[in-house]
Amino acid sequence: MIEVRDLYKHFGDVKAVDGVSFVARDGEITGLLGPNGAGKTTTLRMLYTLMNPDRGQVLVDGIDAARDAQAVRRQLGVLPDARGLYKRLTARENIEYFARLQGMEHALIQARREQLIKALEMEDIADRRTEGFSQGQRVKTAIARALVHDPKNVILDEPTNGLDVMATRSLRQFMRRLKGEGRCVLFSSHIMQEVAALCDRIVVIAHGRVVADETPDALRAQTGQLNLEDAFVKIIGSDEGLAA
Ligand SMILES: Nc1ncnc2c1ncn2[C@@H]1O[C@H](COP(=O)(O)OP(=O)(O)OP(=O)(O)O)[C@@H](O)[C@H]1O
Repeated sequence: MIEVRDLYKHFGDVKAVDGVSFVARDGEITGLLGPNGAGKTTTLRMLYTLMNPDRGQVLVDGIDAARDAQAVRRQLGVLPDARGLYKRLTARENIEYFARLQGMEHALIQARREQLIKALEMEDIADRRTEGFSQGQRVKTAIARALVHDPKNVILDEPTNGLDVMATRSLRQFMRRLKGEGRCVLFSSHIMQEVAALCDRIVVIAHGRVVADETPDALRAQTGQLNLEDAFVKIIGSDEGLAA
C-alpha cells in the first residue's frame, strides 16, 4: 500500500505539487490522471524516492520514505518516465543486471527473469541489444527489470506512452494480472479512456492538487455525467491536455 500525505514540491514560482494526499491500496489499480504539467511525474518521483518533497510524507507498506528510503525502494517496482535501459546490454542482461543490484541470488534471478520474459511475451527480443528497440520493446524490458525483485507495489509513469493498440492492450492485461496477484498498482496517465478501462480508483490531479479521488462509478455519479470523459472535463474545468 502506498500512502501520500500532504505532499508539496515547488520549483521557484511553479507549484508542481501543492498539497497532494491519496492512498493506493493492495489488489487495486489506482490511476493518477491529469493534464500535461499537472504534477503527476513530480508526485511519482517523490514516491519512489528520486526527489525529496519540500513537505509531506510518503509511506510504502507503512515505511516512511524520509526515514528509510532503501527499505521503501525494496518494496517498489518502478517504471520511470525516462525508461533508462543500458543500450549495450541485451534485454535479458538488462533484467539480470538490475536483479544483481538488488542483491538477488543467481538461481532466483534466472527463474524470475525467465518468468517475466514469458509473461511479457518478449522471448523474441530477449537476446537483442536494447539499442534500437521500439518504444513497446523498451517499455516491456523496463517493466521486467522493475519487477524482477517481486515488489509488492508497482509504480508506472505513463506506461502506455507511445505504444500502439496491440502493445497497449497487452500491457493493460499485464497490469490486471499484477492486480490479481494482490499487488498495489499505481500509474499515471493523461488518457482518460485508459484510466477508465483499468482503474479501481481514480485520483484526478490538476495544478498540483487532487481535485477528485473516487471509483469510476462514483465519479460519474458525483458529477452527474454518465460519460467519464464528460465527468473529467467537468472536474478539471477544461479538456486541455486530456487526450481521449
Ligand atoms: N525539475 C524541474 N524544474 C522546474 N520545473 C519543473 C521540474 N519538474 C517539473 N517541473 C514543473 O512542474 C510542473 C509539473 O510537472 P510534472 O512533470 O510533474 O507534470 P505531469 O503531470 O507529469 O505532466 P506530463 O503529463 O506533461 O508529463 C510543470 O509545470 C513542470 O514544468
